[in-house]
Amino acid sequence: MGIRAIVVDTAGTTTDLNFIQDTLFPYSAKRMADFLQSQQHNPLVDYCMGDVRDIALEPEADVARIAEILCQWIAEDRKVTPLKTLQGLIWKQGYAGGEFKGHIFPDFIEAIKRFRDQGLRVYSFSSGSVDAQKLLFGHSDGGDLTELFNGHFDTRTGNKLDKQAYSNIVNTISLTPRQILFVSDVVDELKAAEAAGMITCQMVRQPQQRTGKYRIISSFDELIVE
Ligand SMILES: CSCCC(=O)C(=O)COP(=O)(O)O
Ligand SMILES: [Mg+2]
Repeated sequence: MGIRAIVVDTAGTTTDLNFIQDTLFPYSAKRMADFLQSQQHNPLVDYCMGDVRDIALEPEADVARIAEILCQWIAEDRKVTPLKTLQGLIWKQGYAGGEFKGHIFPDFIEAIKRFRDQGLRVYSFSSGSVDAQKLLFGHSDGGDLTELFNGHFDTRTGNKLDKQAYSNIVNTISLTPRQILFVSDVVDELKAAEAAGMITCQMVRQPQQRTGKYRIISSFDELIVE
């Protein structure tokens, strides 16, 4: 049986890496300390701060120290769940205030409509939280795309470099791995997805991108699923 679902990475695949690195990450870093200070009694924020203390092995860290740790993690591009959850909450304010729109490559906007017209299911899998993904696609420069998705996966499904994350997606969407096509710009993510049995395809949007043995496309225009 052929492909029934497409799982897309976001940063570098549906979305320009520069938007993530030059707009979203700095926005969250700049507001992290004030956000934690003002929202520390919000149960979700409090829970995330507890997670940060655990991961950083700093049980006594106060709000200011936690903000410092999180900004360090942003600089290192750490894909840690509490950071990703908090970033999503901060970005929500930026989208709501019209400070930026989510960048989505036009070829993906065309393609997702085509895929859905074909009866294919489409999911995203990002290290950004599910809420952050919904914000990105919901406030995109091409309008609200959320209705076109069948679902989203984030670090709670697993680390994108681990085979288990992809096996968890397979189990969740109840297809066989060979019915699922995973598209990402990162070779090590493709390797993990392949180990779980998925069909893979690399998006190469940058000239100096590391490539592997995977089928390469430079735009979703090239991805025709029969
Ligand atoms: C969903 S927008 C924020 C993306 C993000 O936080 C990130 O770390 C990018 O990771 P990806 O797995 O989409 O490459
Ligand atoms: Mg990526």
